[in-house]
Amino acid sequence: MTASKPPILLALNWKMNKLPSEAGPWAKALQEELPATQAEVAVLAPATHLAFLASDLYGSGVAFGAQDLSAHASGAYTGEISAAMLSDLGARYVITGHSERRTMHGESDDTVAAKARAAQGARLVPIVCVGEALEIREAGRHIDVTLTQLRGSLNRVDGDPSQLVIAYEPVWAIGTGRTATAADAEEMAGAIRKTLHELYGEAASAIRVLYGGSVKPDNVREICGQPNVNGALVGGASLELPSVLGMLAALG
Ligand SMILES: O=C(CO)COP(=O)(O)O
Repeated sequence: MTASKPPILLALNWKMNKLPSEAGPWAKALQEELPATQAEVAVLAPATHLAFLASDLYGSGVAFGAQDLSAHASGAYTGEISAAMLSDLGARYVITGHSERRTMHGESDDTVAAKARAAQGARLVPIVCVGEALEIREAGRHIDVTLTQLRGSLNRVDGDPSQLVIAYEPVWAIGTGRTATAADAEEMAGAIRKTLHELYGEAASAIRVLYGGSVKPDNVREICGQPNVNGALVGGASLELPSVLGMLAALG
């Protein structure tokens, strides 16, 4: 279905790990050891780390971004960080609707869509996360439920489709060591792609669909080699440089 496959994106979601002072040295070491790769690399760090990444990744070709943002543009929203603030730092990506935010912070599809719109409005690329819980998969409803979540999370997200990334992260595969098979990932990525074509027409071919959930050096190539999978959103294996380098070497 994809006319020309967009380049693979290896998106590293550090979650709430590392200290700000560790981010710069990590970024420098990554650049020193970065193998020749076709893949685009993006580090998605806590907000406190981003200024360090902005300075230490400058000009490197490695992108960086945030793990969440406010749906609001500015004003009396104590503790929030706006899309414009992230964009001003040089961030390129921002995750919206990670399952950890949906479950622990009660984020709805509407909230996720509002955040994705805010991101696109400030020229950030939202990485919109969707994915089913274990009981939904066991009931055989994973495709229906994930596509409903996808449509809700893209409500009025009307910016340039090439500036949009979707991440399919089955909740049961996150941090559990239990990876979806490449066939599972492709089944859902294909269903997501079909829905994206319904929503965005031909331009949907440019939207990258990532898989996330226990991705590591020994499975990244097979998963990212699936026709409708355009990269990975990686948690645990993104924290140690050797496993990041291992994933990049595997991707080639
Ligand atoms: O949630 C994830 C990335 O956003 C996946 O985490 P793990 O790679 O640790 O399973």
